[in-house]
Amino acid sequence: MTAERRGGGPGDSRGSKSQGQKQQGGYQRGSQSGNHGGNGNHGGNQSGRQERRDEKGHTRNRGTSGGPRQFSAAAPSKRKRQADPARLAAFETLTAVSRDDAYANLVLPGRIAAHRLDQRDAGFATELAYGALRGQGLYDAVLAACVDRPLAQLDRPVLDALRLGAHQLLNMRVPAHAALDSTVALVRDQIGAGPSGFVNAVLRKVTAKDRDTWLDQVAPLGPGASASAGGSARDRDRASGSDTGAAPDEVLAIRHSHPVWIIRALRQSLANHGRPADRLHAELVALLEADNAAPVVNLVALPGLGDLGPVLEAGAESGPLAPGSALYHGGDAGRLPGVKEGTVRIQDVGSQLTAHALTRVPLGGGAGRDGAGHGTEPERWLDLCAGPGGKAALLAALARQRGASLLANEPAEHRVRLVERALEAVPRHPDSGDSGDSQDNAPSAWSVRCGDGRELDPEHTASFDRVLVDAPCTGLGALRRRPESRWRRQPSDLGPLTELQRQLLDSAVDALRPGGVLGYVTCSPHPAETVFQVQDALKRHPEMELLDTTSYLSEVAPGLSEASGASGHPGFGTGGTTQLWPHLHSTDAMFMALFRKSGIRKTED
Ligand SMILES: C[S@@+](CC[C@H](N)C(=O)[O-])C[C@H]1O[C@@H](n2cnc3c(N)ncnc32)[C@H](O)[C@@H]1O
Repeated sequence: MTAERRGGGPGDSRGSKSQGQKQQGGYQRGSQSGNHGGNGNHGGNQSGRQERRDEKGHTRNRGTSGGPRQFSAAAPSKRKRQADPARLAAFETLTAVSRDDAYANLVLPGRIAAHRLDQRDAGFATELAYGALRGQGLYDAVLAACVDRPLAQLDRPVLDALRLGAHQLLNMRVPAHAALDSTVALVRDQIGAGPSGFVNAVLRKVTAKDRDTWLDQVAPLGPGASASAGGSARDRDRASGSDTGAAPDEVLAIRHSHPVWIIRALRQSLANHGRPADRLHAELVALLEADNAAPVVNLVALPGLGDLGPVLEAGAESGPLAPGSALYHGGDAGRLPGVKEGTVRIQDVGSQLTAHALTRVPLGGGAGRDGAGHGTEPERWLDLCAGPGGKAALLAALARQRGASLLANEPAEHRVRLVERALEAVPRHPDSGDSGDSQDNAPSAWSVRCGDGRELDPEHTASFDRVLVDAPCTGLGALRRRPESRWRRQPSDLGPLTELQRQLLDSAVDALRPGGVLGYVTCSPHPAETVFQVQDALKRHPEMELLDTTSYLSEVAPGLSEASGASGHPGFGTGGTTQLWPHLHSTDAMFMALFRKSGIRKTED
């Protein structure tokens, strides 16, 4: 499991996106599909037959006509003893996260494979593991009300199992008896009989109240909010909040299972991007809810190499935002045509758009360029922070089509290997187009460098036409797909990360030719990593001009403006930068700023 552990350090803020997007379930509350009650495959019986136990705890087949068992009818010692495989896969994922500091999106696929889960069970295990991790803030508050000692004093596997149980009981369409019986069986099987009795007692207390009643107990809204809104707890919640003074951030933090500091950062970012005060809270709640929902799998066909036709035939639908993209709701996207070959890739649409936008901006005049930015030699592109290679693969395919070359740089060796694997699908020789002419003299479409982006080689100075800085960041824009990351990230991470971002930006500016274009991207909307970073970069580099990023992204994705209108705020950028949002665009909260370098040399300090 070592390879699945997180590497630590600021560079590993995001990791692989693909695995986290793979399994989609329909098991969340309100969902219309999926039914993992205790008497189906998740009743501890892989054949799907229903089962019950006699007074000695032995299983007897009772055929298909038996009604649902009630958990209250049997003592724990008389219920099933084996963990069902889907719940076991989810439990093993949670214990790897809590015990080994692992990434859920890297662990879970291995557990799904090890337990040979079919597509349906894999979807169930994914929703269970990811949902329990995302919802930890709320579930811990509820569990704390049911346990007579601090949760920190519980054995970690017991707490993991309680969280799995709480998620099933409070947020999934699993019947209470099935959630309780199966979780207790899991604990008995994996931890022991004593803890199973404890888990049984605690989860019974959880079942005594429904979700809304628990919310009102552990995170009550102020009387003003209740009186003003009425309706469901969610309606009242939307109408409450710091705008009215009714719900402090601590209450939102429990209700929406986000740390308080992240809630504050997200609110500040929305405000910085021009959200009017009277809509700010409602939009913040919509964003927090989007962070807690399972994302749809986003796919991209590498330009000139991938074919979305068979993917669409296999059930995907055309992506509304990005060219050559698709959305897939059907489970394991790894089995779709082209995905194994790497010509169709699983990639968030926000990431796709940033790569496209960078390549659309006209270059300015400068060395090797005429006044209109037309080159006399092939363009050179640099992806300064390339691992694991998602954007590099798309950029390399675009470079190949345009006779350009891409250098993909990454300092972490294991991530360099991921970059190389991502680039394998892109032939190194440039696209010969319709002419079929040999391109033997043309540069290789891509190459890879393993090294620190702050320490580029002297020959790289002022040598690139386009540089992407997809910077290491807190990843607060990808909370949907990195379910444990919100609990791991700390405000203290910001200092080292913003310093690294600053240095990488400086290095990128040095690497740019006069007239060259820089794309600064983060998968975080945190102001310190985004707009403040841009403002500081402009002060340090008078030779850099901030472009209208929104207009270039709109060129690539005309649907963005319409989607942004839902916020009641025209556009989706501020002061030349662009911020995408999960609740508006169904993308990660990607930030992008595009700059062009003038011919003026940077003044030395
Ligand atoms: C946000 S990820 C990049 C994601 C990538 N562009 C993609 O689309 O797959 C940031 C990357 O920056 C790398 N990194 C960390 N420190 C770096 C440094 N000093 N120089 C260059 N890259 C660095 C990390 O290892 C990580 O792979």
